Formats: sequence, structure tokens, C-alpha cells
Amino acid sequence: MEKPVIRLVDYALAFPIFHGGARSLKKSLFKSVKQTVASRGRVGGQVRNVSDTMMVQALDGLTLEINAGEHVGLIGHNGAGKSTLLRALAGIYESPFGKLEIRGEVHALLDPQSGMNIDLTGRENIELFARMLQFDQNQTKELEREVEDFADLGAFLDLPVRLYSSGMVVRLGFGLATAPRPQILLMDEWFMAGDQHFQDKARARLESMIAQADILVLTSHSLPVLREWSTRVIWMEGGRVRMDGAPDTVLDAYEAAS
Ligand SMILES: Nc1ncnc2c1ncn2[C@@H]1O[C@H](COP(=O)(O)OP(=O)(O)OP(=O)(O)O)[C@@H](O)[C@H]1O
Repeated sequence: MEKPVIRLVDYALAFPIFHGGARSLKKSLFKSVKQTVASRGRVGGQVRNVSDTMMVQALDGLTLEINAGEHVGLIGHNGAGKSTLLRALAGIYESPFGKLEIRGEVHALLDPQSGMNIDLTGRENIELFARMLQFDQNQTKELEREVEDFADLGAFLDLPVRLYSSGMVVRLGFGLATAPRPQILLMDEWFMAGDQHFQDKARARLESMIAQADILVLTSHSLPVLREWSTRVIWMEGGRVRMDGAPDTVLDAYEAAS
């Protein structure tokens, strides 16, 4: 089997935020964003006016390669482009600018509710998820047992998800999202949500998932989390790579600059 790899060459991605019209609002927004960028120098992507359309340059000229065996942590201030990069790697966003090549099966842990139908019960959602993964009857039963035990929702497992608290949705979503065993695992920091008891259980489940993935890309604002889980850290700023290297080197520099 071919080894998985992620390759970006001069990759760029911009979001349009305003079209012509609503000029005064546009001007005041542009002014305030420009001031934020100018004064703090590191929050958010660059804001540009392209043919009367305001654009936020979320990713800009990214060139990097991630190979099998690497656990890459993404760090950076708010709006640096970490989540956008994860979403681009997950295939949620596409851009015609630059090149993005991914070899290997990808699974993204981005949103605890993704793929969930809130009108169905937790158990029905498990069955739906199993069908999506093309599980047979035995695998489906096994998944049901596993998620039931992990999510610990009691009688709520047989009630519609729309009645769940946000923490309960995270438990179910986490149980489901961590069922596949992909080669490339993309993970946003929401996985650390939940109470302490849940975090301990979640950690054990994540560890087994990560152990089987060839590549991990993880975003977090927590330096201890990144030090522990990464073999390489990429510090992003304004949609670009500011520093890329060994976790201690990059995180020490990031901390010193913060
Ligand atoms: N859907 C969108 N529409 C418009 N602009 C967006 C959208 N998503 C992100 N952006 C902008 O792109 C830039 C990068 O955002 P992104 O969410 O990738 O940053 P981040 O590093 O993940 O930030 P945080 O740490 O705050 O989650 C920001 O300036 C943000 O305002």
C-alpha cells in the first residue's frame, strides 16, 4: 500500500466577505479590520479589496509536506488560518490557487455534530453512521455497544438528539467520530471539550485512534497538548507558515513572542 502524504504547493484560499453596495458598512468594517491587523499584527487573515469584493486571505502561499509517521500540531493566534487549513485538507473548502495533494484515506474530527441527524435517537444515529461506514450487522452491533459504553447516555440514547444538552451531543458525536480508523486523521481542538471524567475516557479512545493513523494534523491553543501529541509543530500567522520544526523549538519561540 502506498504511504499516505499531504503536499501543498503555494496554496492559497480566500473568503469573499462583501460585495458592492452597503458601502458605509463595508468601509467601517474594512477600517476596523485593517486597524486590528495593523495594531495587533497577528489576528486574522489579510483583508483585501479585489474588484469591489472584500476578501479575507485565510491561507496564503502555503508550501509544505507532511509524511507518514508525522503528528503535526498547528499553533497560531485567532484567525491565523489553522481551521481553514484543516478544512481544506478535509476537502470541505476548495481553492483554484496553488496545489493540494493528499494520498491516503482521510477522516476529520472537526465538529461533534457533523453527520448527525438531531431528529433521530442516539441509537438510530449510530445505525446511520454504521451504514455510512458500510458496516455489516456484527460490526454495527459492536459499534453500538462501544458507543453506548463510551458515551454513557443512559436512557437518553433512545431519545432524539435534539433533546440532548451540548455536552451529551459531544459525547455521542465523539463516540461516533472516533469509530473509523483512517490513515490521515485531522483533528480540531473541540475534542478536549467535556468534563474531566469524559476527557479521561476520550483520551484513551483518541490514543487508540491516533496509534493507528499514519498522519495526524491537530490544531490547538494549548501548548502542553501540542507538546505531548506532536512530533512537529507548524506556527501559522496571517495564513502563512511562520515557523515549522520540532515542537519544543517552535512552541518556545511562540511562547516568547506571545
Ligand atoms: N467561512 C468564512 N467566511 C469568511 N471568512 C472566514 C471564514 N472562515 C474563516 N474566515 C477568516 O479566515 C481567517 C482564518 O480563520 P481560521 O478560522 O482558519 O483561523 P484559526 O487560526 O482557526 O482561528 P481560531 O484560533 O480563532 O479558531 C480569519 O481572518 C477568519 O476571519
